[in-house]
Amino acid sequence: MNATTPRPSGNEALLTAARAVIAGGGSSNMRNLGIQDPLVVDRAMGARVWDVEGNELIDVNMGYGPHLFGYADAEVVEAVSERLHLGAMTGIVHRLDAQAGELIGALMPSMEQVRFANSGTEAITSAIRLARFHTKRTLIVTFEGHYHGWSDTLLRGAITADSTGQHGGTELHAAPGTNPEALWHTVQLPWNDSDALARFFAERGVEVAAVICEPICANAGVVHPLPGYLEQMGELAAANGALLVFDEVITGFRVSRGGAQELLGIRPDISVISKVLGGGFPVAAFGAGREIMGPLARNEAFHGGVYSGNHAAVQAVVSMLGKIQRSPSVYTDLEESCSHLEKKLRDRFAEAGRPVRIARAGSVLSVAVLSGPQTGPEAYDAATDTIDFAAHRRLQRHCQRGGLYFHPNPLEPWFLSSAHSRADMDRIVDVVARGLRAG
Ligand SMILES: CC1=C(O)/C(=C\N=C2/C=C(C(=O)O)C[C@@H](O)[C@@H]2O)C(COP(=O)(O)O)=CN1
Ligand SMILES: Cc1ncc(COP(=O)(O)O)c(C=O)c1O
Repeated sequence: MNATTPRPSGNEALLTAARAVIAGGGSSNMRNLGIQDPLVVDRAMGARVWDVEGNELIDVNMGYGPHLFGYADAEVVEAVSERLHLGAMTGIVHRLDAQAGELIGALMPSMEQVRFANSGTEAITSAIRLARFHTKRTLIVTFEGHYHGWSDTLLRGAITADSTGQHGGTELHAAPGTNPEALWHTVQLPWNDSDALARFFAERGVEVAAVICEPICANAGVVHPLPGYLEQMGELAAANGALLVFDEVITGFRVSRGGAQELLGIRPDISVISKVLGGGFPVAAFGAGREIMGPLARNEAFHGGVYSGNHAAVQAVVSMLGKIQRSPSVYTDLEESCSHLEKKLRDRFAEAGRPVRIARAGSVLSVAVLSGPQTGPEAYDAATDTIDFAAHRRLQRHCQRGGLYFHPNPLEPWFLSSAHSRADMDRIVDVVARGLRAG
């Protein structure tokens, strides 16, 4: 294709053109699932995306979670646009940096000091390295169903819905190409299993550098920690000289102003934040108390990144967190609108006689069509064992054609925003109900 070749136009043609030059079409495997109905976005605003054929869809995937106030929030966009005009990348400390760090510390007091990064994976990898530096140990405890990015350090196997929608992907011990030795230093425990956690720490606790989790698991559908579980995790970590790391890439500033650590009242040793932090601009951060961060301050431990903490990203942080500070009701409003949505969805599935797993943490909602009633305790494996991936994909396809977009993988949660009106919530329910009737 050259400059004179007529450009393709429709979803199908543009996706084909993208796939010709971008491996898989999109620059993330999670985006390249075999989605039966191609969707190529032209623009997004508020709670909506428009595809290249002019179709308008209410979006509840919302870019996987950064847009607490909806797409293209005017305040954030204007501030970052102005920063770009003022010079967004000097590699020199900027006057905004202190303001951004102070805002993070005000909302998440456990993060007395931070370092910015460009992605959650970068920040997680650096946080794990810092924990290993602090403890002089290497073993990392992770949990089934939790996702901490794609680095060799922590990319665990995943059970994925393959392109036919079948829950058939093998449990990969590690992604192909990962250095298998990297995983010798990680162990994966079942989530919400207090006995397994206690047994592991009794046997190998003194080897553990850090135990890392999503405090509210959101990458396997929403799976809350059972009462007392995180407290037990923190106590076992402390008793064994290990660090507790909360991966709040999703939950940070999402499930409450101070994230899951505020909502659950548990103070981790190290926290990682991203998504809402930047409101759609690529930025992440990891942080802890001054003692743990000290080796970075003294250049004894290493963390870098040409674009880490660039001025445009830090402006996005200052604008987003400033808006959050000025919008205390955003979380109570979202709780009210999303509990309304959850109830209506449960009613429609019940009326249709279709088993479903719906779980929610504030404005993060997971909906998974089941093949039968869910068995077992509130745990990741209990949830996935009964998910009907093919039926879920049929529902997703019908809804996408009906003007509602959610991810075809039922393990990916829905993210609502303050831009989703009550009318949008009712429309979401109507489209889902029609999809259920279609079978
Ligand atoms: C809890 C959590 C995450 O959810 C997370 C990234 N999440 C996602 C990544 C996606 C992608 O790579 O396309 C899309 C979703 O599967 C997921 O929300 C990451 C990695 O962040 P990043 O993708 O910015 O490197 C760390 N911790
Ligand atoms: C040659 C080279 N490769 C890789 C990197 C790392 O890039 P980043 O800092 O964006 O992670 C750098 C950064 O200076 C570099 O100069």
